[in-house]
Amino acid sequence: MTTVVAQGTFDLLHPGHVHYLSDAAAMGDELHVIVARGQNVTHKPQPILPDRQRREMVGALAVVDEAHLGHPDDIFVPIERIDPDIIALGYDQHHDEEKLERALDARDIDCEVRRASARESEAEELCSTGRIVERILERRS
Ligand SMILES: Cc1cc2nc3c(=O)[nH]c(=O)nc-3n(C[C@H](O)[C@H](O)[C@H](O)COP(=O)(O)O)c2cc1C
Ligand SMILES: Nc1ncnc2c1ncn2[C@@H]1O[C@H](COP(=O)(O)OP(=O)(O)OP(=O)(O)O)[C@@H](O)[C@H]1O
Repeated sequence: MTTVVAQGTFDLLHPGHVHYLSDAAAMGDELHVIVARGQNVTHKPQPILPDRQRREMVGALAVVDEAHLGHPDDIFVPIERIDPDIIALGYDQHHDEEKLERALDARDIDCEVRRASARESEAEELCSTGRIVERILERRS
């Protein structure tokens, strides 16, 4: 039984999210997803949708076994509880794989870190929450 963890903001779901989570699910037998708390999303604009709504939508996807709302202060608390074999990072996520592996080692968490692949989008697709928001602002302003 191989348990995989994926994580992200997942604001305004799009096919890029489905691709990431399907890729992560294919790495093992059970996929758990940690949905970042809005207060911890500091590297880009705050999510539009509330924490619980994002968690509920991710949890409704067929490839996801369980969606968890992230811990407010310590990202390793949910990891220790889920005890995954693999953490699947998104293809463009800013996390440093080696730094994350060292932090896992320091906490005695035996877990491999992998990268999911990118989805090849068709020309008219909007596979980015930021681009969806920009399109809404263009069209509705
Ligand atoms: C292994 C791991 C565990 C995480 N756990 C949490 C968590 O418990 N709580 C949280 O708010 N964010 C958590 N995050 C998310 C990050 O804090 C960050 O907000 C997230 O990378 C945003 O993702 P995005 O830019 O892909 O949307 C975790 C990230 C990683 C890599
Ligand atoms: N087109 C895509 N192909 C593969 N993975 C994707 C794609 N778009 C998003 N993801 C992955 O989904 C995860 C969560 O994405 P996130 O919530 O950051 O959305 P986003 O649409 O990339 O946001 P933004 O455009 O605002 O940066 C990330 O790990 C990201 O790598």
